[in-house]
Amino acid sequence: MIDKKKLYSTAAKKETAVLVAVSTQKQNAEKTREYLDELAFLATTLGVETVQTFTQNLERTDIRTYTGKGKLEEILIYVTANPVDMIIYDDDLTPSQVRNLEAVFKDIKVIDRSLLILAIFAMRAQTAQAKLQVELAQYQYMYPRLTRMWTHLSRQSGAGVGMRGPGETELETDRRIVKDRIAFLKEKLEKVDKQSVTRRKERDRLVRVAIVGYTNVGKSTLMRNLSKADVFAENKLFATVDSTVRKVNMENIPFLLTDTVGFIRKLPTTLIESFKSTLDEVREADILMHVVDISHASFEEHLDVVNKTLEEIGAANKPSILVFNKIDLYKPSYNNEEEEETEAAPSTQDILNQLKRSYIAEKADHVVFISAQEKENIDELKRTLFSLVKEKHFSIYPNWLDLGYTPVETEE
Ligand SMILES: Nc1nc2c(ncn2[C@@H]2O[C@H](COP(=O)(O)OP(=O)(O)OP(=O)(O)O)[C@@H](O)[C@H]2O)c(=O)[nH]1
Ligand SMILES: [Mg+2]
Repeated sequence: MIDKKKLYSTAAKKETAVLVAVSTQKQNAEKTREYLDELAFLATTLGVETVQTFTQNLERTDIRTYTGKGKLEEILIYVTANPVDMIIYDDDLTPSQVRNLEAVFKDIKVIDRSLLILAIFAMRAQTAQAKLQVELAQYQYMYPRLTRMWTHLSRQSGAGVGMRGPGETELETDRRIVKDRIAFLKEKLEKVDKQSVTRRKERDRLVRVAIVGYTNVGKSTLMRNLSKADVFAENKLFATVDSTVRKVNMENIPFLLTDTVGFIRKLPTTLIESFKSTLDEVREADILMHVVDISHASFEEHLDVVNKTLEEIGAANKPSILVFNKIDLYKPSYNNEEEEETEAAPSTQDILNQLKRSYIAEKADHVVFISAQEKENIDELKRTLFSLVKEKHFSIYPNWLDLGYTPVETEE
């Protein structure tokens, strides 16, 4: 039997982890450090405490064991001497790497970034649709890696033995069960997806705005701000997994505002596939508000990751507003240290203006700096948003004022 809980319910008690990453020609040491910080944050989100990190410089990751032999020894010595529940690798492991590492680390769980993200999504999913999407993604991720699950399970005194059909090995039985489950989930999801397509169609006549961005940048906080909706926001990754839609009115023109799941680098592809219908909210939006956490050291990379993901799902090239959030925490860093000391050091405002110019030049339609939490500059954002909404709205309803709509009570 497949005991999904065994593999994924890491949230139940405080567990400890060591993190492992490799710097390569493509990924310098500084990037690796940032990725590890993010990986530790992902672990924290799941209630897992990071007790040690290991990094290694390699030309490329080792195809058998991810790190080289020496580093592997070093990790083994550490986890043998200290209480460690799991080893988390910053990149996805191949099925054979998993097999080899499990043979080395025995009872300690071997996990990779995707598995961690999948577990967080599983924990966060609220709606039936999101739950199905996550479960499907988990099984699809698991399928080629069944050896791992098998070794996990076979340690548990031969679980699954009774389930075997005549002549099947344990592995074949597991494969069959997982395959059946995938087919079942796909079918169920198709039905749910159909319902949400119908729902979306019904809403079609309103302009749709989607809030997109990297995880933890403040999308839900902004949503709450603009719509007065009670949306869950938390300083953890992937607080939002389900999309929330709210009807908002500005100057008697109603439109729909959607809060969406955050993006992250190295998002598991199985997740993108299964969240296809949730991401349809983004794909079918008329206008995007792309929120960026300007106080984050890697905000530029986050921006690129989001833009790439938008391209991947076919949602690039929509009218959009680039919203730099958390301006209250923003401390500009100076590339040139000398500059900082001279009197001519640019003011924060100068730097922001410069930033704005460069993004506008780079093809952003509109750039606004705000603090969603401190409610700074929200009016400017509202004005910018509303001008886009209005334009779109009147392209759908050229005679809006003549239609005799009774304005709905504004939430503004
Ligand atoms: N200082 C500061 N913190 C903010 C601001 N906006 C949001 N936050 C905080 O940032 C954290 C993440 O905010 P959320 O609104 O949950 O972010 P999100 O983008 O919806 O995150 P996910 O749903 O996890 O992708 C929370 O702790 C917020 O209180 C801001 O303008 N300034
Ligand atoms: Mg959120």
